[in-house]
Formats: sequence, structure tokens, C-alpha cells
Amino acid sequence: MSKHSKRREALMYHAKPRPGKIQVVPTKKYATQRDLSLAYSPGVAEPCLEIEKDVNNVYRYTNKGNLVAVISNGTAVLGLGNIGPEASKPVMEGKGLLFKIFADIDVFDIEVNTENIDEFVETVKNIAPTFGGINLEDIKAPEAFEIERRLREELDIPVMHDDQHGTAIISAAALLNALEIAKKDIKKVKIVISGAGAAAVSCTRLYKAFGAKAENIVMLDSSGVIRSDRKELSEEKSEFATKRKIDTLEEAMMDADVFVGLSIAGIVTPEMLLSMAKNPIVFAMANPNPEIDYELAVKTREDIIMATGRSDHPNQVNNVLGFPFIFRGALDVRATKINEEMKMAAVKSLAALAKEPVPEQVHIAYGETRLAFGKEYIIPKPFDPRLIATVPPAVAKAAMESGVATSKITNWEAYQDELYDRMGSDNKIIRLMYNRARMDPKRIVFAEADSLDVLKAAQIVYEEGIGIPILLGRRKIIKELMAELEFEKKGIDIIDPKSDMQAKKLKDYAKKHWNRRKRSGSTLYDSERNMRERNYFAAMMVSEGDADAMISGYSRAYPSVLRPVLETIGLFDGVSRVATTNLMLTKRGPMFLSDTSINIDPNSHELAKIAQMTNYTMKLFGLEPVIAMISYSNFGSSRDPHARKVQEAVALLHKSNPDMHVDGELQVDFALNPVLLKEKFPFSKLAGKKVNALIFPNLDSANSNYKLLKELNAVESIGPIMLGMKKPVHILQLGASVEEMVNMAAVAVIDAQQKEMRLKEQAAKKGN
Ligand SMILES: NC(=O)C1=CN([C@@H]2O[C@H](COP(=O)(O)OP(=O)(O)OC[C@H]3O[C@@H](n4cnc5c(N)ncnc54)[C@H](OP(=O)(O)O)[C@@H]3O)[C@@H](O)[C@H]2O)C=CC1
Ligand SMILES: CC(=O)C(=O)O
Ligand SMILES: [Mg+2]
Repeated sequence: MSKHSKRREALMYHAKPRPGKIQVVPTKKYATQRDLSLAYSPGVAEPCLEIEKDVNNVYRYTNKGNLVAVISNGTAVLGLGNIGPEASKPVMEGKGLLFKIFADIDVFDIEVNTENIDEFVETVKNIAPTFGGINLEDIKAPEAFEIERRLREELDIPVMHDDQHGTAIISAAALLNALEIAKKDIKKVKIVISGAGAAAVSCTRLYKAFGAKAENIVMLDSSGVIRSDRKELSEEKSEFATKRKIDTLEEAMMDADVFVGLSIAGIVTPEMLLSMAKNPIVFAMANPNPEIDYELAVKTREDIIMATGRSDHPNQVNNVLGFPFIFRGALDVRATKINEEMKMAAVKSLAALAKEPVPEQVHIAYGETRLAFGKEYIIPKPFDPRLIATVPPAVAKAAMESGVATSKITNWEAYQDELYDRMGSDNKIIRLMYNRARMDPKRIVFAEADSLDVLKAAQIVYEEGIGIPILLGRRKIIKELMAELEFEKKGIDIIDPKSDMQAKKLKDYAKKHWNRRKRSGSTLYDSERNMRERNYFAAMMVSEGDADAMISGYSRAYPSVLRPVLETIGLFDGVSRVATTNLMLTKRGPMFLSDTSINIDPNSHELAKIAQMTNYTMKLFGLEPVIAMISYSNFGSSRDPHARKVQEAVALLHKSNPDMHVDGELQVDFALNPVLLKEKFPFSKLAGKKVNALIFPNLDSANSNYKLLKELNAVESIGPIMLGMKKPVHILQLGASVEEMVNMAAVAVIDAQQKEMRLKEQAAKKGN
């Protein structure tokens, strides 16, 4: 993507559909007069009076305990400098978004229009009763030091200047691990710190706490090396002044083991890197652009251990790994401070986590195959789902042991479960899907590419690297729409089955199609006529290997697409019927519903098969399937044939797939309530488990339920995902949205990857 379109995309992202990145959402019912009389006057007076009696009740009756203020005056916004309070707001909203998605902490971002220390401190103190914690952000040094010190002293809630301590914690964890890999001793290494501001000073203090020696450190600010003979040094800069007679970064870098950049972009040259000691460690952390570009640095020195603050390279050393989890731990024990013990605990838990085997989910999320502790993986990735269950408990424990916690956690296992439960998983699933698709993008034929929305979806698929679209439809219209969308055609094929250009292909496909169908009453003429229809042609492309997957159905009724596809491509070996599943992205996590589109009244064998195929597909998403076979009856409570059918399907599954987590027949409420299920049916294979798939007894119930969820709860749905086809073909619901089509394309690519892998495995087995 060009710089221009990246800029445009970033601006559009912030502007549409509603400006900004966060909003306030009520957490209580508000539908009726009765609700409102509780939410507001007169009911609201009751908690007010309880809090008046005992101020600690504010944690019981309000959101204070989960609300953090992200506060800035815009004087040191990323590495962009003093750009003012309004211009800092996108960053503060961004921090709010990160707090929410990584640690389920709510944030009000507050931009304060003053550079005066007293005014700033007074403002924060005056609004502090609202919040459970204060995250100071992007306030320049030296003011940031005094502001934080005073607020820490004067408030009884945790206050942390993120650029100081968040950065210090993350970079210390990364440094300890990088030193271990480079086999260097923190007590001996020569360290250059570029920058002497809020982040640099705090980071260097923490490195010293871990053993770095003052005499081995050289710090630089915008005037050069901070020497002890320099005049008018601030208190903080004096703390790191060197006695060495050097003035420039070039001189400082000679034979240095470690470079830490917390200053501005582009000040480190390849020559400087070349002058460093063996196995140099370089953390170029200025944002958005580092002190030296990642690619240039690794090209310059093979033995380098390189990190930046950015997410688009290995080793992102950025405080995003810290602040959500540190505040989570602090809030959960109602800590009055974030002290040294809590910071040390966070460093150690982060450093240790990087040495653990990396879960498959993280590989998928980052499009990696084998992340392992080493030069390119010195610190966990921000989307690592283990962070939430690792760092907050370490921080909370340290707060309790160091005496700053005002409430206690006793059951750590239950606390970990609670932390995992806090994390919604809808975005995660989509991210996992896109990344898995990107690992090996496949050619997808979009059979209705002359519709604007389909083409928009194809464009996103192409630009996101999810797949390589093949655009099928009327060439002239496709070209006009592409121009309108600024969809640049680079290596993308446009196929118009009715054009002269495709005449030879059409004849060839028709012949092959007829050869397969000639004993089913079809004539060559029928096949030729069929091939002029887009769904036949597209399906033949997939069947003949001219495309890897197909997406259609946007503008036609489901059966009219299903027929050509079944006729042309056929079923997977051992499958007698196709079925579909819908992935619903619900608040309680991903939920698969089957069969939502095809089998009207499946018998017990067919139901069992649908469950098996759903089980298989769920694994493609990196999920552990836990499947409930749904009925109006629970475990034999009805002898009616409808319930009996489901009971028989369960019996078949228990016999054929004893390892599958599947049981029933069950009513939906029991299936979705693990506590109730365990209490009433402790013998069930699902007791205590979180069900993530429901197999319905017939199409009436499955189809109605998925549509009901989608329409009434505005739950996002991916699907219907086809189960049981020989090749990846996915049929959209009539009028599907662009987003739904992109998601289906990602599913189609993953499906193609898996089918290819299966074929390779089968071929290898035959070869042996
Ligand atoms: N990756 C991460 O997680 C984080 C990265 N950062 C990045 O660190 C940088 C500094 O942030 P922060 O400490 O909050 O800001 P401050 O404004 O507090 O500090 C900036 C420092 O950079 C120094 N500086 C400016 N130009 C140069 C130069 N040419 N050579 C050496 N030093 C220079 C300034 O010198 P002087 O004192 O003379 O003005 C000052 O000491 C930003 O780029 C920010 O994005 C910050 C926090 C987290
Ligand atoms: C990451 C961050 O907080 C900064 O660059 O300021
Ligand atoms: Mg910052």
C-alpha cells in the first residue's frame, strides 16, 4: 500500500462510521420506567447515601474500580513533540481502546489545556474521585517527573506515567532476555541511551535496579552527550551524566553493547551500528518512526538483536504490553500505588513468558509458523492470550505482598478464569482467520464480481493479502467499477465467461462437464449452455484447478447456486450430504450453529455426520470443539421420535468418536449454562465445559435461531460455511454485506489450505 493510501486509510478509520475510537455504553437495563427509576431519580439516591456513609462503597455501586483516566497535556505525543491537547486525543483514545481490548478496563481520555505543573496536578486531583487509576501519558520531561511524583504522593489510587514506567517495564524485560541470548552480563555491558526525557530516564533507572552500572552508561539529549561538566543539567539528567570526554552519538556508540533509543527518528546510522561491539542489542523505540529503520539495521549487522516500538516488525518493545495488564492487577486488589515491587514482578513475568512455548493461536494471529525464544522473539506479542492471565496476577500478588493492596485475592485459579472470561473473543477469531489466510493466500473466484459490493469485498481481500481474487462477470462493468473504487489491477484476472476470450475455455469446460454428466441424461449442448452461467463456470474453474476456491450467492437464491456447485464439484470422500455451519461471534465467545441452510429434516445418521463435520471445521479456527446436540428434551426426558432421533445421533457419535466432546440431547439453556448443566446432569460429557457449538435437530430450528440471534442481538455471523464439499466453495446469503463476504473469503482460503494439506498427506501416504 502506498504512503498516500495508508494516510487516507488511517484518516478514514478515525472518521467513519462515527468519529473517534471509543464510546460509552450503559451496563444496566434502561428499557422501562421502572428501570429508569432505579438508574436515576429516585433509586439512584440509595447508593449515593451508602457512599456518603462509607466512601469505599463507591467501588461497590459505581464503575470507579474499573475506570482509568488516560490524561495528557499533549506536550510529548509519541515522538511527534508538543502538538497540544486536542492533537493528542487520537493517541489517548487509542490507549483507551488498548486498555479495553487487552484488559477489559474502561477509560475516559482527558486532555488538559495547561503546561503549568501546579494547574495540571490540581486538575487531576480534582477529578480523581471518579477513577480507580490514573494513567499519565505523553507529558514531556522534566515536568512529567514532578507531576507524577506529586500525584503519587497526594492520591490514594494507582498513578503511573506510562511513558516512564510502562516503557521501563517492557524494555527491561526485553533487555534481560536479549542479554541472555547475546550471552552478556548486565553488570558489564556498555549502554547508550538516546534521549533523556520521561521514558529514557525511567528506563535507565530500572536497568540500574537490575544491575546495569552507572559508569557503563552514556545518555544523550538533543544537545549531545550528557557530561558531568555540562552546565544547567536537570536533576534527572545529572543522575546519568558521564565523566567520559565524549560529545557525540558516534563516539558513544563505539564498542557499545546496547543502544536504547527513546528520542527521535532516524538519528542512528549504519556506520554507528557497525562500530558497536559483537552481538549488539539495539532497541530503537521512538514512535512512530524509530531511531533507525528495522530493515536497514538487520541488513547492516547480521549479529544484531533488534527491536522497535512498532507492530510491523519482530520484537515490538512498546508499553502496550504493560499498561493494560499492570493496571488490571492493580485495580483488582485496589492497590493504592504502583510500586517498585509491582513493576519488578511485571518485568519478570513478561520476560519468563517469552521463554514458554508459543501457543498456536499466537502463531495464527501473527501469521508466523514457529516463534520461539531467540533473536527475533525476545518478548511476548501483544495479542498473546496468556498475557492477561500472567501479568495481572503477578502484579496483584506483588501489591499484596508489599502492603499496597486494600483488597485481597485468595483463589488465584478462579482469578485467572475471571481474567480469561473478561476477554471477548469476536475480534480475536476474525484476526486469527485473516492471519491464517495470509500465511498462504489462495486464488478465489468471485462469481458475481460485476456487483459493486462483491467487488469491494474482493478489493479488501486483495489489499489485506487474504487471497488473490479472480473477478468473474461482465468485463466492462467490472472495469468501470474498479476505476470507481480505485482498485488497481495488478496481477488480477477478470474472466467474462460469455466473452470471445473465454470461448475455448468454455468449450473445454463443457466437454469435461458433459463427460461427468453424460450418463445422467445430460447432453453436450446442455453442458455448453450451463457453462455460460457464471456459477457453473466458476465451479468448473475450481474443479479444474484454475481457481482454489469460489464465493457466490450474493445475488441469487441459495439453491440456484448450490445446484451447479454440487453437480460440478461434488462431495468429499465419505460424505453423502453437504451441510452448513454459521459462526456467531457472541459475547460469550465464538459459537457454531449447524446445519443452518441445507438439510431440512436430517435423520440420526445425518445429524451425527453434521456434528462430525462441524467438529472438523471448528478445529480450522484453532478452537477446541465442545458440542451440544440440541432438542426440546434433556437426556431422554421425552420419548417422542423427534427427541429419539437426537438421542440416537448422540449414541452413534459416542461410539464412532469417543474422543469428541459431544453430548445431548439437551435444551439450549442447559447447553449454554455450564453451572446448571453440571448441577443437573453431572454425568454429561459436557458438564462444567463451555459449549461452543450447537447442532440443531432440523433446518427450521437452526436457520431460525441463527437469524434470530443475528437480527435481534446484532451478533456478527460468519457463514453459512459449507461442510462436506470436495473443493472450497462457499455460498453467501442473498444480499450479504461486504464484511460478511470478506470473512467468507478468509474461510474459503483457510478451507483451501486445509484441503491442499489433506491431499498432500494422502499422496505422501500412498507414496510410502
Ligand atoms: N516504544 C515505546 O513503548 C515508547 C516509546 N517512546 C518514544 O520515546 C520518545 C521520547 O518520549 P518521551 O520520553 O515521552 O518524551 P520527552 O519529551 O520526555 O523526551 C524526549 C527526549 O528526546 C530527546 N531528544 C530530542 N532530540 C534528540 C536527539 N537528536 N538526540 C538525542 N535525544 C534527543 C530530548 O532531548 P532534550 O531533553 O534536550 O529536549 C528529550 O530528552 C518518543 O519518540 C516516544 O514515542 C516513549 C514511550 C514509550
Ligand atoms: C508508545 C508510547 O506511549 C509512546 O510512544 O509515547
Ligand atoms: Mg506515550
